[in-house]
Amino acid sequence: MICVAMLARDLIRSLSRILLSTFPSSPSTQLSPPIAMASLIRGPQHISRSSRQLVEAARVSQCLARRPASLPRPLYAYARSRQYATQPEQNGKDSNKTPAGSAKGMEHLYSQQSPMSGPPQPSGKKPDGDSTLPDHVKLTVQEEKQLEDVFALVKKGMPSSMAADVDKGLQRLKREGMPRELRDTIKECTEEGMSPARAAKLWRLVTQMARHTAEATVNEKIKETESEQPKQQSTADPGPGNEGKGKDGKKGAKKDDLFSNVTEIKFDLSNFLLTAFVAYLLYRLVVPTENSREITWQEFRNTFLDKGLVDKMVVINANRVRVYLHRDSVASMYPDSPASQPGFYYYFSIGSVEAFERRVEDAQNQLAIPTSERIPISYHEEGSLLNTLFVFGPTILFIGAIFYLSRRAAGGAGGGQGGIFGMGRSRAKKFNHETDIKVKFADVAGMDEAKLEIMEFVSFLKKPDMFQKLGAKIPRGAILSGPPGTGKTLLAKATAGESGVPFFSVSGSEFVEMFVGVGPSRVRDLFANARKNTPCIIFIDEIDAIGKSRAKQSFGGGNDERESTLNQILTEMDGFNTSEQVVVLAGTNRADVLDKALMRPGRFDRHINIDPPTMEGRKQIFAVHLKKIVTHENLENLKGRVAALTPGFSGADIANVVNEAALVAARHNADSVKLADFEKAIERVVGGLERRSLVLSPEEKKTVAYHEAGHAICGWYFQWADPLLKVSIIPRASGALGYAQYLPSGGGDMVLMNMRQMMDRMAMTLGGRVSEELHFDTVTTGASDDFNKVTSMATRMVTKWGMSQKIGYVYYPNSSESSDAQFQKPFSEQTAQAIDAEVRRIVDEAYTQCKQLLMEKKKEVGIVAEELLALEVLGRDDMIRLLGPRPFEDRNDFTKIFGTGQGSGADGPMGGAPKPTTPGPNGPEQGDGGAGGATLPPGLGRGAEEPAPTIYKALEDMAKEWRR
Ligand SMILES: Nc1ncnc2c1ncn2[C@@H]1O[C@H](COP(=O)(O)OP(=O)(O)OP(=O)(O)O)[C@@H](O)[C@H]1O
Repeated sequence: MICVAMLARDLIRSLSRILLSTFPSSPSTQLSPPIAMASLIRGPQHISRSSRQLVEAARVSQCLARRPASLPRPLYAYARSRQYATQPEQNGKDSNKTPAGSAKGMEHLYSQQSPMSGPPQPSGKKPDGDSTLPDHVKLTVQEEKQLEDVFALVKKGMPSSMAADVDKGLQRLKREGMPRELRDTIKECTEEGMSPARAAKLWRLVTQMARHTAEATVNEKIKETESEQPKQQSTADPGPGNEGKGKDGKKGAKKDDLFSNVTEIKFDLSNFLLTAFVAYLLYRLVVPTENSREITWQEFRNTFLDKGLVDKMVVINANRVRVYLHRDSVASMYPDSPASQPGFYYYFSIGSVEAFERRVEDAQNQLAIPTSERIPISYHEEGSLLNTLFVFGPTILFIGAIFYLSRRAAGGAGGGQGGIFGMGRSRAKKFNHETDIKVKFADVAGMDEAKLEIMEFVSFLKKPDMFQKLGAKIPRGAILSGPPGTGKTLLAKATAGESGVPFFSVSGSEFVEMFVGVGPSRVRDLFANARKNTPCIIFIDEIDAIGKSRAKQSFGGGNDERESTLNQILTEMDGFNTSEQVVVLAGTNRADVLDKALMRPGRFDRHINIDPPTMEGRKQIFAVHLKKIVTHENLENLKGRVAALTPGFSGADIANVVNEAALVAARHNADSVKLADFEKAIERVVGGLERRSLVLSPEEKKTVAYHEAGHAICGWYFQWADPLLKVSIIPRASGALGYAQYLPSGGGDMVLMNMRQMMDRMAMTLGGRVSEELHFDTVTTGASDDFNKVTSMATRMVTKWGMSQKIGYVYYPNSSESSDAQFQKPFSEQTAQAIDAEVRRIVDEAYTQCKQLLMEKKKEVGIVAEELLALEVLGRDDMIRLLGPRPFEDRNDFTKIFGTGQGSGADGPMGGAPKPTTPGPNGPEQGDGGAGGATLPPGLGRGAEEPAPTIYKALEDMAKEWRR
């Protein structure tokens, strides 16, 4: 840390020195270095003024440009002059006095080639016609040629004005030559390669050269203008600081004009300083060496020691000696030597410290230096800055990290709820009703009762007095429960949107962390925030993540953290006073597992159940989402059809279908979304993507076709079964090799089913396998899912719905319904056997019923199967064409939506396959009605198992085996 501070101080000094060297002759800028720099950095007007001064100052003191840039002062150096007998006379002020020459025998050290010499001074005499500047060398022909090539390349693509400037620059370079030092450095770089030190030097020299050129240009222009107005400028003094101050105020103003007419030099000093500072820092980081030169012991002795120029010596790392000289003395004795520059030093290597000490001792004895004035020698262990950084870097980082984290922790603690590192802060997102929440009740369709319930919360937040004046306590919160995607979050948002209050949304799982105590702390923080923002709504989604019944949790070890989070919620909800307008809404898919304490009045006192939408609800939801897409269909008709085709779909499913339909239409580059696109989208959502890449063998295809035809015929001829809408043998990504779709009676909203409907549905489900038995000499594995469904239905008939006289009117919960049933069957062994027998009997009855029908309709099965093989998909109208109208009357709304199949046009959007190939018994002309479509069989009322297509999954495995 100290090193860094010293380095910074060192840099500031160096930069200040550069600044001072820039403004030496202007009295107004003769500030002490830190003040000069600080004042420059502070005000932009200073900077611009300084830029002007910079140019003017340079004008009057050209010599400055020749001054080598100051070298940064080393970290340690402070030269204290010690005079010796051999020291030359001090003549700092007398610049006319000739500097002392080099020591006898040491002249070679100060020759042009010597490392101790600065650049040779120009003789001042130039051959006639030579316009080369002093200290500059003329370019060789070869160099000129190379430069021309480079400039030609640079000019390509440049605007012509810039190219002209570049040409001018080149001409000037040719005329005036380039600084000798620059050329030497370029030569060094070419011969010895580029190093950071050389790059820095190059940069300095080039900048210097650019500055000189700019100054020269300004001078030329000024001279030109002055020569045009010789009278006015005869007494002009172009020195900086004099402008506007002369006796004749107008003169200064004139000069200003003149100056602004000439050239505007944009020199951003603050940027320049900043860049220089950063570049210097980087440079020092990368190249931790100092500005130094190596000499031999003999050179040291003859040139410095014998002349009494040595101030002190520092032995570094026991192998090298750094020599500190009396700079003033060196400057007067060897004015050209770089050793007179601050920051520069010589060094020489030593074999051993003892030998070195002996040598110095001998030398000083020979020079008869008194003991009291002997040259001090110190010893120093030194690593490079980079090494130091490597050594201390990790420690500094570690300390920094601790500091940062403790600051954060302190910040959190300041908030009261922070806990360590802000862990305990609530992660709830706060939505602003004005900007973020745009949802209104109008956007939530198809849950009128739920909306009504929750409206009360809105009126509480809007007009609390209305309730309070009657002494009514306002409900504290409501739990919105229902299957996923039914719009619970949407409803909560709409409540916030309608009431126009802030809305804090958080998920239950966000309270749970691996750290103990974080959950309750977050709950506290959330409620504290809410209290600060009253009136407001807190919405905790998936509250079952923390609100599970504690009795259930404790089983198997429990979860203390979760429990204490729940306790904290209970406490916080109790903690509101009745006038605090904070409403807590919570969403869950599993209201049944929630802790009873949560549900008691005073906490979540309302329980709002949101079911999957009914047919009417689906229509309304479609209406909401259809607004967002472009369709030219008759909306009323479209809504009715798609709503009928999507029984059991949640609001989220519907939103997805509408979006899918738009995507399907976009794929065809259509300009509006059509009914057919919706059908495809529904099919895709239900059955998954078509898997046309799965090529079935002809036998497999035939089996699938007869299997599906069996289902289709049952659906067509059983009175209480669901009327068929579509049958397909195109494999699906879900694994189904084919499927039949039915329009569920009651449009999917049916809540009750009678025995007849149950039996017909079971028989229809077995239709696939029975058809295989009747048409092939062996059966396949493809019907296992059908059996699963049939068995499940039959079991429920026996154990839950009292549809078996033998078992009677009892209800046996299964293991998912009761934890007791997980370990112990709720019936005796005898009853179990009786249940098995009854289930078997019912399934057998369904089988017999199915077989009877399919034997009767064997020919029809064949017709449908062959047509299916040809077309792959058959719609309702195809069935009517092949089999004639269904012998039973369809429900009214069904007919309304899907037509009677009589003459409504084969091209209708819900029409099945476009071109029949196999004429049915009724001939191709008959029944080309515009009906068809797709939906799945319904569940058995609400909460019953999801209806599923006839999954033919197992067939796939079999097909694979065949292929092998
Ligand atoms: N009744 C509805 N009206 C309009 N859109 C709805 C409706 N229900 C659901 N949606 C659509 O479904 C999306 C998802 O709904 P939401 O997030 O509210 O479901 P959720 O019941 O909270 O689901 P989860 O239980 O999985 O959290 C909504 O953004 C909206 O587009």
